[in-house]
Amino acid sequence: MCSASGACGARGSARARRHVVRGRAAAEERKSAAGARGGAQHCGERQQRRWPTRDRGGPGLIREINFSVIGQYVDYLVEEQGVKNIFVNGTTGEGLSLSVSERRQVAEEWMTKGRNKLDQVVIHVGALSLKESQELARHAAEIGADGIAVIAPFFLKPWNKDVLINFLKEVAAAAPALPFYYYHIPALTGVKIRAEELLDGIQEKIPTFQGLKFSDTDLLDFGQCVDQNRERQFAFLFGVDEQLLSALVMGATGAVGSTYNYLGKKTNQMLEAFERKDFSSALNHQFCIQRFINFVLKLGFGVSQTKAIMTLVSGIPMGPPRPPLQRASREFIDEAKARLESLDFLSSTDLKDRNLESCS
Ligand SMILES: CC(=O)N[C@@H]([C@@H](O)[C@H](O)[C@H](O)CO)[C@@H](O)CC(=O)C(=O)O
Repeated sequence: MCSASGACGARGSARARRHVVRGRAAAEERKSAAGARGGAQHCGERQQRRWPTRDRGGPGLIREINFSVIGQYVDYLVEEQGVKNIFVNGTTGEGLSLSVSERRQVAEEWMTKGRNKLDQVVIHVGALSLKESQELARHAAEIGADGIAVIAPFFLKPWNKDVLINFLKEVAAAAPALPFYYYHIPALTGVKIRAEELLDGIQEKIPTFQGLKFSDTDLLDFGQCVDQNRERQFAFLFGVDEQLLSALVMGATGAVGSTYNYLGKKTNQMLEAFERKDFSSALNHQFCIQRFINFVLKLGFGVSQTKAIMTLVSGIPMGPPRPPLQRASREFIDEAKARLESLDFLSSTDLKDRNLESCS
């Protein structure tokens, strides 16, 4: 994730210094089985809010992408959260739950709506099928993306580093002018090849290799990635939001994460404090963010819950996730809302006066 200014980079080249902040790829709307065809319908948790709907036909469980909110969301991220770099079609954006055609459309919409507003748009093009991944990589180049990222294929898995690199190399070659990022997220892919091992000699195999999006809690692996590549101008984008400060100390050059969609401003404050070496203030910001994440993790926190919180904080209807995920429960939303208010992450004048835990 990235601060708007790009001033929060700790090291590396100008390119590496730019922080990529993730934004959700697209909000989806639910095509409700009960919804009136062609008519307006409420399909969100908050009935008082008007949700944009569109009747596209098809079975009741299919949730179609609501492209119409992407432009609004770009403005929200830039103006309200100070987030100007976007990671499209990743985990939070449910990229792997979308068809290739949908992924192309989502990427195009972010590129179009982000023009002259966003600094960088990196598109995740990982897929189980190498051909699909290459198609998405070529498409990303055609539409002028700033980079592509790829996860390890996770069904028929690469069993060692060389096999994984060969796969990544084929995808990267389909977009030879685009910076390439490896998206390391072993808990979800099940591919446990250490990032440190993967990075060893990677530029000889993938000349466009630009950096690593590291979504894992193994700070030994992360630290060694940085330490062993000090001479290279790689970007090290950290993806565990609750541990970002530790990763900054180790040399992270940026961050990509789900919470930056609604805590981007707060995180930028932490990055700025870190940059000016005000470590006590940076730690306070990190602890504050941790209080919220720790709370929601205990309730059960994932992509569905992230979407509900994004809706709550931004006021922009993100809709429910696509099956097999299910919408966040009413109880979760109520508890998360109360916690956001108590931490002053969500303004509520009623609560502010008696707020003992405020992080502001
Ligand atoms: C597994 C997962 O979803 N991890 C998130 C984190 O931001 C995570 O939600 C956060 O650290 C809370 O644990 C990101 O790494 C995912 C991400 O960047 C993406 O949406 O591509």
